[in-house]
Amino acid sequence: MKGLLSILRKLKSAPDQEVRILLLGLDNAGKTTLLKQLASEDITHITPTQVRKVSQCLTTSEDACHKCGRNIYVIDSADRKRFEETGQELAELVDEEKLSGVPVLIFANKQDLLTAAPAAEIAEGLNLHTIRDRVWQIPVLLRPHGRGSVGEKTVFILKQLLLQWS
Ligand SMILES: Nc1nc2c(ncn2[C@@H]2O[C@H](COP(=O)(O)OP(=O)(O)OP(=O)(O)O)[C@@H](O)[C@H]2O)c(=O)[nH]1
Ligand SMILES: [Mg+2]
Repeated sequence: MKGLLSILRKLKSAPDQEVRILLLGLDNAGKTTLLKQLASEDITHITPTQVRKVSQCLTTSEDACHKCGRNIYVIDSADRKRFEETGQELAELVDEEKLSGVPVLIFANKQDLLTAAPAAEIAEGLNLHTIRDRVWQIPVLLRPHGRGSVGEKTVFILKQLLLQWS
């Protein structure tokens, strides 16, 4: 965790400013794996988190997650059966008053799987065109960069965060 936070701090003009990222998404989307990858932690033994639709907050303080200024919405790019469901969850999320105006980065996870849908199909499957008042972006990792390439994924996400939120 220190790795990401120190990099993000360096990227901010105010070095002491807190950087908080909220990870959201359906169960099995890959939130815990992504969180651990961002924190440069071992991802060999990951078990399901015991709360459905869990949100996980990478934060330098114990403040509530809804104060996070950056949201990453994680989706399983290969689970087409749940595109509609996850799109509905996302739509509810952006309607959430507490998250009003907070940009959402949609992270198309599991792109290493051969069955992963491309960005255009994901956008359509999730009905992203209905989100009008919010910046959203779908970063898609190039195959075969996937679960194993922790460094690549971390750098990629950092670049996306910088592009969107600098
Ligand atoms: N192929 C592949 N598998 C992944 C990737 N990211 C996560 N997984 C796998 O997907 C499964 C779910 O990952 P988790 O990180 O537990 O997902 P989660 O969103 O935290 O799930 P819950 O805790 O149940 O909400 C695990 O078996 C991971 O190993 C990825 O990029 N590629
Ligand atoms: Mg989890």
